[in-house]
Amino acid sequence: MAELNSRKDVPNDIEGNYADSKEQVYLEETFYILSKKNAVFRVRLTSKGLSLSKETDGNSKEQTILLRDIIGSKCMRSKRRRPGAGSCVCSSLVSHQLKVVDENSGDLDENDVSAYLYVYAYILKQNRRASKRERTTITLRFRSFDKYEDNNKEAQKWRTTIKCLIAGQSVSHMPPVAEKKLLILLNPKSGPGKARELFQTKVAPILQEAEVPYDLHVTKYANYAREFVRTRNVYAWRGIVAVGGDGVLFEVINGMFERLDWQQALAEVPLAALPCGSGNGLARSICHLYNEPYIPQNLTGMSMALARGKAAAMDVVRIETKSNIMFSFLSVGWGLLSDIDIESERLRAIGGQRFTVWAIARLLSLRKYKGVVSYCKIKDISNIPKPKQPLLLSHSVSHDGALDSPDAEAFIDCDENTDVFTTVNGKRHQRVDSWYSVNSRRSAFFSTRGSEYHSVTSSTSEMRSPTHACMHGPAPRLPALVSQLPSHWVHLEGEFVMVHIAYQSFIGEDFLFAPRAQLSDGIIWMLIIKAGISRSQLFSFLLSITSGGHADIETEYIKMVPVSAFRIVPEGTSGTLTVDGEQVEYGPIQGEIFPDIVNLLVPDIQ
Ligand SMILES: Nc1ncnc2c1ncn2[C@@H]1O[C@H](COP(=O)(O)OP(=O)(O)OP(=O)(O)O)[C@@H](O)[C@H]1O
Repeated sequence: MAELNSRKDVPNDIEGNYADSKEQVYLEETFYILSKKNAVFRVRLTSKGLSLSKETDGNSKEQTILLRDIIGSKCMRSKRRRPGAGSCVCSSLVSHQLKVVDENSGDLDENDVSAYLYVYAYILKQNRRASKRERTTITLRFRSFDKYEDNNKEAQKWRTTIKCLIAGQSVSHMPPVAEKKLLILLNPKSGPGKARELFQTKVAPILQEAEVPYDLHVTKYANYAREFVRTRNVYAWRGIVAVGGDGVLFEVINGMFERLDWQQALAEVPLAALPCGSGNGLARSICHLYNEPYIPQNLTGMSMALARGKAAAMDVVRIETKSNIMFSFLSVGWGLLSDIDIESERLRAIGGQRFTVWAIARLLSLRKYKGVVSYCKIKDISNIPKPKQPLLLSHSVSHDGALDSPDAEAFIDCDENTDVFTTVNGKRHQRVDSWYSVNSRRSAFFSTRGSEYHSVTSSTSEMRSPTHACMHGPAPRLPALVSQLPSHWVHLEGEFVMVHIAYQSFIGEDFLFAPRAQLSDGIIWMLIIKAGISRSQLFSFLLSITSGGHADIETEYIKMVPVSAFRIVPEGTSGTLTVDGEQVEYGPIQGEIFPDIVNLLVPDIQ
């Protein structure tokens, strides 16, 4: 990180100038670094981001931190030094340590009238093999005026403009109006049971930097999240975030459909998934579609999506079984994959690996299921985009559990570091008191100001007396489960190894099931594998699901069909049927897709 000192020799312009036809310049100022007298740094805040241009002896080098990678900024003041510390010239030369505190802290250094603006960004670093996000802090030191108040006014102007740009609002001298909080529903039992810890260490700090307040509720039992969204005033929140696996999001979505005002609630309150479970198909699919690196247990990209608040529509499938109606966002399974999903529950402690281990076991003792599979085929899918290659996994070097704190960061002179403006990451620093408001710093959950953590014992009596749950949602167009299907439907009768149906590209972290699937395209992808397939053919087919290579395979036994509705009528009473990875009653099941029903918080690719 470099500290850039302001020099007031170019005009600021809050209304915005045009640097070129595409880029609007909102603020511009020249800074310098104490140790580098012959270099100036022209810093511009534009519609594209923060442009930092270093000019030395007629040469200039420019770097732009894209707006979509910036999540927030904060104004700080210099921290009072301990008596004796740093008071002699040598010590200040030896250590270029910046100590800053909140402006309302009692620990201010009255001798330094500078205002410091910290800009927080998570920059996408891409190379040929992988991509990852690295945390970067840019410090701008405003010290043109001899009073702190005036310098702070300048810094605040930049902060307000950054806030407006992030929020996608027109730039003004006023910060965007106070946002509602996010509602976080966290399943402590999801996956290997690390959701709480992951939220504290990976998500809360990003929400803190982005100044996004939240209410955190830890689920106490299965269906807690469902009852919660059904019975509460969901309009009080700016979005509802399911922290866990696909199961907890399934609860949230179905809780929304159990509301009489389901249509308004789903239109006005976007939902989000933070992947901490063992099945994180939707979060994986979102990252795939938005070119966001998906790194298990690194929640940076999806946390940024929460902070930025951009929403996109998603289809849902209305599922009917003999005694239930539910809304599904991911998949329906019958046979092999569902067996693996459910039976591998006993290996929950090993996380996502449980699927691979159990798949091998189940392939050795292959089962067959008898029944009738019917579908309504979509004839023309030529207008959907070509499939994308999944980004390779990578490991982020930064943000690995503890954030760099301003107090702990040292300046890096431009001579010593080619990436002159960025913080050197990979070092773990302890959080410091000054980073948090007095109220929140003792919280184990790093709540932002105004955020609340609700323990599992709170308000459970309210939850235990739910009103009668009744599924609403769009009216079905399919005939009842026992009635005859339209004549143009295709029917397959016989023995099957599996039928797996999905509407998202990934059905698990490593299963690129439907490479062409979009969040909102009105298409259900139906994979049918008939009995008779050899073990080796099946094995290589399942292996190819990891890369999506299976999707174009069509043989006597394997078929992948785009459909708008389906029905499965299994024979007999024993077998596994799953909806979004959760087991449902065994028997006839049918589903039809309803486009654009749910709004989801997704990465911002503006
Ligand atoms: N506090 C809780 N105690 C027990 N079960 C819970 C609790 N909260 C939620 N559940 C249930 O746990 C199930 C699995 O949750 P979730 O999807 O979050 O984790 P997961 O391990 O990834 O599961 P899956 O692999 O099935 O997606 C859900 O069906 C949900 O109803």
